[in-house]
Amino acid sequence: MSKEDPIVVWHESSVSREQREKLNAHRGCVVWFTGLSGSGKSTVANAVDRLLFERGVRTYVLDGDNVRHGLNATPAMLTEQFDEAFGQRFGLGFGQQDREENIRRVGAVARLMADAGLVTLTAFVSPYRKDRDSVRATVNAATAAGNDFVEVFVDTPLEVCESRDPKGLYKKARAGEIKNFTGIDAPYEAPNEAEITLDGGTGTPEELAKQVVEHLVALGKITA
Ligand SMILES: Nc1ncnc2c1ncn2[C@@H]1O[C@H](COP(=O)(O)OS(=O)(=O)O)[C@@H](OP(=O)(O)O)[C@H]1O
Ligand SMILES: Nc1ncnc2c1ncn2[C@@H]1O[C@H](COP(=O)(O)OP(=O)(O)O)[C@@H](O)[C@H]1O
Repeated sequence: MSKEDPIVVWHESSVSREQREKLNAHRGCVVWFTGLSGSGKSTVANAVDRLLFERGVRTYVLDGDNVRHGLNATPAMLTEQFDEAFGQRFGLGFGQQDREENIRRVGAVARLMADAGLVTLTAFVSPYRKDRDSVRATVNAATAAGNDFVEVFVDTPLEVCESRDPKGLYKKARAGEIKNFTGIDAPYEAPNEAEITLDGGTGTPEELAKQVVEHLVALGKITA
């Protein structure tokens, strides 16, 4: 939670979260996928999105690659539209501080989307435990229930991710062409107490997505 600033005062909305949730007939929450690049976060999150959509649940996927095309664009992307200094100042790369800011911003957006009553699915590497825990605290602080953050660890061995390598990034990282690549020369801190852990190296994306939906029902986030 950020500190108070006397010149910026919170404005209550005229429609409450409870009213929106009643209209939707389900709660809003944040389902946070974390795992190595290539672990299957986007694929499984999108498969969950489809399953929930078919059940009439209001959902949206915030995907790392997509968010880094806009809100959290990389410096190189921003310099196409703005001058280089602008890109360097506002773009987010893959150093620890930039990843922290990436996750902080996405956490804030996900919290707003949960407040709007959506089951918000996010797919970010989010390699640092403290950054994920910080989002957990922010999201959970929004309601009295305090349990709207569901962490999903897509636990796929590095060798499997590297063999998939759909964007050829592991190859480039091994060749030293990309620095700070998670799992190669930057850390990935696995969750200690994720609500859901998926064995991403076995099972089809559809099977894994079904497991997530079953867990969400068991956790009371959606009805059976
Ligand atoms: N250095 C480095 N490390 C990890 N990943 C990298 C890196 N450089 C580029 N990419 C590509 O960017 C995607 C990860 O972006 P995220 O916003 O999810 O990363 S983070 O949460 O800020 O760590 C990631 O996408 P996914 O493969 O979908 O995870 C990669 O395609
Ligand atoms: N459970 C799975 N089994 C086999 N292949 C998978 C599985 N999940 C994802 N894939 C494939 O692995 C690659 C990386 O998946 P992706 O969802 O983009 O991972 P991430 O978002 O974690 O980087 C894609 O080519 C995808 O089709």
